[in-house]
Amino acid sequence: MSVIKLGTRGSKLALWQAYFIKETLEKGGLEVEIVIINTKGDQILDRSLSKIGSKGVFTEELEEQLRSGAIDIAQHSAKDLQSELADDLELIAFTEREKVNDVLVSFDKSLSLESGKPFVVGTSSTRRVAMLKHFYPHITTVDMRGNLQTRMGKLESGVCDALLLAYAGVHRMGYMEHVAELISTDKFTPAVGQGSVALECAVSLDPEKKAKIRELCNHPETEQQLLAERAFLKRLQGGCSIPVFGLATTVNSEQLAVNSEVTAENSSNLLTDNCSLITVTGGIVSLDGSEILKETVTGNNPLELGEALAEKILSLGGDKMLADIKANL
Ligand SMILES: NCc1[nH]cc(CCC(=O)O)c1CC(=O)O
Repeated sequence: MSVIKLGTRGSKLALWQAYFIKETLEKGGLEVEIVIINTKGDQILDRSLSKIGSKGVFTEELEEQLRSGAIDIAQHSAKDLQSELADDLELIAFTEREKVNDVLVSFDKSLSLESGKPFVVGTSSTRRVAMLKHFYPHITTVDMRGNLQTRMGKLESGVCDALLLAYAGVHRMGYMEHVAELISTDKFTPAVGQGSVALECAVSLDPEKKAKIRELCNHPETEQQLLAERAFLKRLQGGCSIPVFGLATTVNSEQLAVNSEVTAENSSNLLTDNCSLITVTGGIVSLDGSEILKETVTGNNPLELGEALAEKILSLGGDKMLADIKANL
């Protein structure tokens, strides 16, 4: 098979992910060349993503190169991917998800959101700002864009007391020693896709290449979860600048038996071929944090589940919340 050209953004986090994919593919006997592509999201650092117009700011240039054939696949943080792809593009793999939590990062390890003590958190994610306002109103936020290194630099220079970041990025970048607190997903449901790396290609890519790449990189359980979360996001038409959150987890037959005290025999009746049920929790929070809608659905068809959850949220007032948010961004 010819050399796989893997497109990636050039940030350290993106490169970490690209080398991770390269190694995975090489272990399976493929040859890989990394191609670094600059995106609008990397260039425009003085405006928040919600103002640039979030659709595809980190993906557009990569997608052009997929179409032209200059690269075979592109790697993205699944979280940064818009919920709807053009018809000529597809996602062929989702890597096994890391811990999905957000973490509080600080040089002062005694800081804690739960402590009730006020301090300043740097973040520009509308989800994180709104969730902080809702669950931790004693916290002040300052807007902070840029890659993880830039943000760590700003933290160090005292622009804020702490950062709120995805565990996955902090772990990959080796900043674990500065994690002051792991935020519970019960309160802080993560962004859709958080913690997994997605591989995108043109539909027209050589089927043999596609199949081999998928076989080596895709983690089926993560894929089912992300299909559910992304179906949810798609129905809500949320880009990454809308404070929508969603997390799917897989319940295997043993857990099901333990958790709901049904017998293994009973539970197997509920389960499908791949022996798993998916639970999706998701919702939406108003920009000022005053209102939050959160629901959970369980079932075995990821796409139906994601859509059902979205319909539930919309019918409970989410439609109005979304309209308000879009008018105010
Ligand atoms: N929004 C930027 C972004 N995109 C992916 C990650 C981290 C890795 C991941 O969640 O998979 C981050 C940083 C962060 O939110 O802290």
